[in-house]
Amino acid sequence: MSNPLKVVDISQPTASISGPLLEAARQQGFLFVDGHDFSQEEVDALFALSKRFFTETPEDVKNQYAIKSNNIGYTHFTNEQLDPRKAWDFKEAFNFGNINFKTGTFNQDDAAFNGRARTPEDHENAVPEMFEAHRELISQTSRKLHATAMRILQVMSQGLEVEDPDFFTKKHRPDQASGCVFRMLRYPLIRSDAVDADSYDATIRAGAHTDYGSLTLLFQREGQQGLQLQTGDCEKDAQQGWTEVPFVGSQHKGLAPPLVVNFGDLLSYWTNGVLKSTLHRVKFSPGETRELDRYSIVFFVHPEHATELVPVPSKLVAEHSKGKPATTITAAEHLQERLRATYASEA
Ligand SMILES: O=C(O)CCC(=O)C(=O)O
Ligand SMILES: [Fe+2]
Repeated sequence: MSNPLKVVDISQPTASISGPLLEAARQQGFLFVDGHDFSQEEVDALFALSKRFFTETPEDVKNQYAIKSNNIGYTHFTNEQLDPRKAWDFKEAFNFGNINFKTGTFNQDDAAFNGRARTPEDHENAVPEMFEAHRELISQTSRKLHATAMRILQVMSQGLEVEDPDFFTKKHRPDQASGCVFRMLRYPLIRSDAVDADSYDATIRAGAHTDYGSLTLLFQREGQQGLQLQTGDCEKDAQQGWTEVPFVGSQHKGLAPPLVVNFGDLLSYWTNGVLKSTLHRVKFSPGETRELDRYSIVFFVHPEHATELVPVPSKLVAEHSKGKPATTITAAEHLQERLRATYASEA
């Protein structure tokens, strides 16, 4: 399959990649990022852990860690509905959150993470045994993903000619409370009979949605494609409106495949729409080119909770903003609004 997305190698000098990165972010809102520092071995270990957790943990044990209003924990097959007009998504996931990217501590107690006194609404955010045994791998991966995201944001600042090149990274400090989530996902190939077969399109694994945060970094595996981004008019042509994200390998020997990177609502909002938050979904059908469950490993990047979403100080953004009203919500308010619409019920 040919690749419709740009590949940007972040190990190259910033000046040579800021243009292509900005162009991808404005036009498609999606790109591949190569030249990260994840080895194939490391990413294989993560996928192996994810597979073991999802396939070897009994359902009742998984449900002891059911996702909470803070977006941390296990989501079972019918708990999440990314496209509210469509059926429930057919997938399962585990979200790690409340992460300090300086120390690598994750799933911190809500009160501790936010540096305040405990309230009855706070959660302890326990970690399942299988993940407890691999704390170091999860910590290390989260920290590296955060650092990679910061590199991308720095290149993006340069592309946007933001007056302060550290504008974005200053609002994503590694040890400050934010909505960043590290997520393991599994989309099984065969649908469960427990779901009413007439009420959904059986090939849609995650309904069409945009991501909420600043940007999203994703690892996928060869032969398990299915992610699609909207590139055309789906109202006119439901099939042709979608473009597949193919599997591509790294140009660097021994490195994991490029990360699929997309920009979220928050960065789009922050730049008054200069950067695109593109609608995407997961769709695959048995018997096509894919014969396997899809596993993905995703990192959702969010700015610090208190960040006010006022337009980024860039000439490009200012030109784009003319006549548009200024907005004053914070990153935390924006996130809460989106989470409320996504989950069926709070655990
Ligand atoms: O697993 C994938 O490929 C997509 C995941 C995704 O879009 C999401 O969880 O927001
Ligand atoms: Fe997404």
